[in-house]
Amino acid sequence: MAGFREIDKALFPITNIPAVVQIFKNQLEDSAEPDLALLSIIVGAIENSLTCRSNISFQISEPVEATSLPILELHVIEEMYSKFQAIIKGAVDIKNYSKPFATRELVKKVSDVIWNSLTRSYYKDRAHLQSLYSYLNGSKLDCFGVAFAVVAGCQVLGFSDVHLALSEDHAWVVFGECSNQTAEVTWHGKGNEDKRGQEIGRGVTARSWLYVNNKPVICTRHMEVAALVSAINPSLNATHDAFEVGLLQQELLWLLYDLGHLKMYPMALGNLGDLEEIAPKEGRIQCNTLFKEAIQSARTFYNNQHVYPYTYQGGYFYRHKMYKEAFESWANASDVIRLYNYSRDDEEIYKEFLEIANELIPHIMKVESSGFSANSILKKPECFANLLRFYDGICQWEEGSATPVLHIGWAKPLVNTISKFDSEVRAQVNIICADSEEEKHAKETNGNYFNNNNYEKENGTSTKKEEKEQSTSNFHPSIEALTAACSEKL
Ligand SMILES: FC(F)(F)Cc1cc2c(N3CCN(c4nnc(C(F)(F)F)s4)CC3)ncnc2s1
Repeated sequence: MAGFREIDKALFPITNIPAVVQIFKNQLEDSAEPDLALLSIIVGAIENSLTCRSNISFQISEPVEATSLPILELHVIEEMYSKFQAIIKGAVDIKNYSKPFATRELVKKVSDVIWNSLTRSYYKDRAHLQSLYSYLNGSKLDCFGVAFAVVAGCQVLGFSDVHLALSEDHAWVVFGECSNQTAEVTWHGKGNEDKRGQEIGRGVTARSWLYVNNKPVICTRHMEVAALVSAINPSLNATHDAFEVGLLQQELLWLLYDLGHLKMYPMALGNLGDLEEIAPKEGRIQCNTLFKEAIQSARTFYNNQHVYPYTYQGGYFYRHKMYKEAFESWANASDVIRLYNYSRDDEEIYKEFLEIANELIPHIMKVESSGFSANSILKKPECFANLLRFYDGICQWEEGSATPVLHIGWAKPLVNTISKFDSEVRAQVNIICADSEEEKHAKETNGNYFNNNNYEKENGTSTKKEEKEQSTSNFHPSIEALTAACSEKL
């Protein structure tokens, strides 16, 4: 069983970051399960006291050293911890539910207890609504927070088979003797009827990015701790972070990294990479290594069906003006999304690709076409090839989807970008049609590669494409038309 043990209580009152790290270390290394409610309450209390406006004067008037925190008294934490236990145990009579494994009814009941105790209406996307501190002190939780609270509630009731399942923009639970049962426990997005209690659809929604083609991160208890740490939000306001909260999150993520609990969690590795880019820690691996590890994790454990590892890495390259590398990361992100059908639940990733295509790439073009360096990406065929691959993936994403992706707003920046490359550069990109000799060779070498500036790609057919006869070339017709138009101008 989990629990708030004497060795943890002995660390109170908590006044600094090392004491919090020690409690997490005790909980994570102990043979019993780490106590999700306890750890969420502790970091939630720290985050709220350092980021919520109520005591803004505190931040300004008393400059604190790096690792000092507002004093956390034991009785405050104990009261919240007992309150959560009382709410859950008071509302769920487990005599009605056979053990040792949870049932759909039990999971739905715990979800209802959380759901019905939330404030009637509040701004769901606000920051700092992810922890049990927020639930117990403000009766407010965001979409992730509800799912996390349900898993923490099931832990209180002794159901160690109920675990958090995470996609890149949604959360649900798995449970049962073989952990193969799934259930919605929270809402998603705006204005969508919640599907709480239902199993995760195998139908058309299963092809949407939201459910990552049924390759979600299935958490262990330790990975659920990584999720609550990843969900720590250091933002004070739109422009500033409370740096002690960011420091605490970074320390806790390194602890989880060293214990091996981030190996199968690409987004947590990406979060740590972002924090390391801002404030690199002595003797730790570089942030771009973390972004690579996140990509490797997604390729190894999730059949390369996750987009964010590539956009974490692309964002890093972009901020460091490594534009050629950024194009490759974004093209790789596009190779992931092309296999999905775009659905109305996929707004978050749509916005991600829209920003890359219509803000970041045009900015790069502007900067690059002002200078005349021989080293300009406008002279590099592989940059042109990766841009085509990026746009082509988005076109293919749209193909076969009920909802359109592209609109005229996409076309102008797209044409503007492509026309920035001189014709002799474009001519060096050799688009190889499907089923050609080279294509078979590319298949044998099993991967994408640039071969003396040839752009060869596996025609990665997927379920989405099977029903369509193989097109003459690998590119979406509109990209093919565009490149044909360009080459006519030769
Ligand atoms: F549970 C939900 F519904 F909230 C889905 C999850 C989101 C998420 C996350 N995120 C979301 C992606 N995210 C990104 N930040 N930058 C990103 C990139 F665009 F640069 F890639 S992606 C911040 C952290 N980080 C750890 N775990 C999770 S589980």
